[in-house]
Amino acid sequence: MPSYKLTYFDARGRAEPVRLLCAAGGIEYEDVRVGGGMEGEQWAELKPKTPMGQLPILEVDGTIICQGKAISRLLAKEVGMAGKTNLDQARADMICDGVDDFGMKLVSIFMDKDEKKKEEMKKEMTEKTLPSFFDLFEKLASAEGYFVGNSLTWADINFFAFVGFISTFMQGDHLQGYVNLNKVMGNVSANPGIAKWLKERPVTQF
Ligand SMILES: N[C@@H](CCC(=O)N[C@@H](CS)C(=O)NCC(=O)O)C(=O)O
Repeated sequence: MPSYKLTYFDARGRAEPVRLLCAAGGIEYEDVRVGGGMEGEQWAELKPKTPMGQLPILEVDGTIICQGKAISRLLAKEVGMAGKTNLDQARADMICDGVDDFGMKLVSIFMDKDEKKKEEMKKEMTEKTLPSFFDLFEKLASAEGYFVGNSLTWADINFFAFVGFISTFMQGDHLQGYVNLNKVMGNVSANPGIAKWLKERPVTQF
């Protein structure tokens, strides 16, 4: 197996789907966490050395790649969790792109500095946008709790990580009544590598 070094801020964020995938696939890697956050000196020094001025990055035997989904897709292929056929792989991409589209809406609320506006946007999100997102994804998940085929793929893991972010940022259980989606969550958390990581991972706010 190549040597892997994953670099991100000291948060779950966009690196957590990658960390969960490594846990599920038994991939060993160095989990580097840049201290001081996005405004810190450590990041100011590292940023110009990254391919697109953003994290996460993954160093694979000395070659650096960025973009969270590209990183996950690569590792998922390495451990057979990308989908069994080209069509399955496209479906996994579709799910992850869909999660990302919705995620961008949450990120814009997350980054907003106006607390009053933020609360209004969160309310709208909880009442309208979140339910419509989950309604769509409930139909995309199987009754067995997989988005692709009949085994765990990076699409299930990405969704799981995203729901984790939602429950921290938006508070509460937004998945009540979504039978298939709860099965997806159960399948991911029951994976032995993931169950171990969830118990041991560093505690961070997001
Ligand atoms: N599309 C990229 C987005 C990466 C991104 O937005 N990274 C943020 C942290 S979540 C970042 O590095 N921000 C610091 C900066 O832009 O200086 C991905 O999915 O990896």
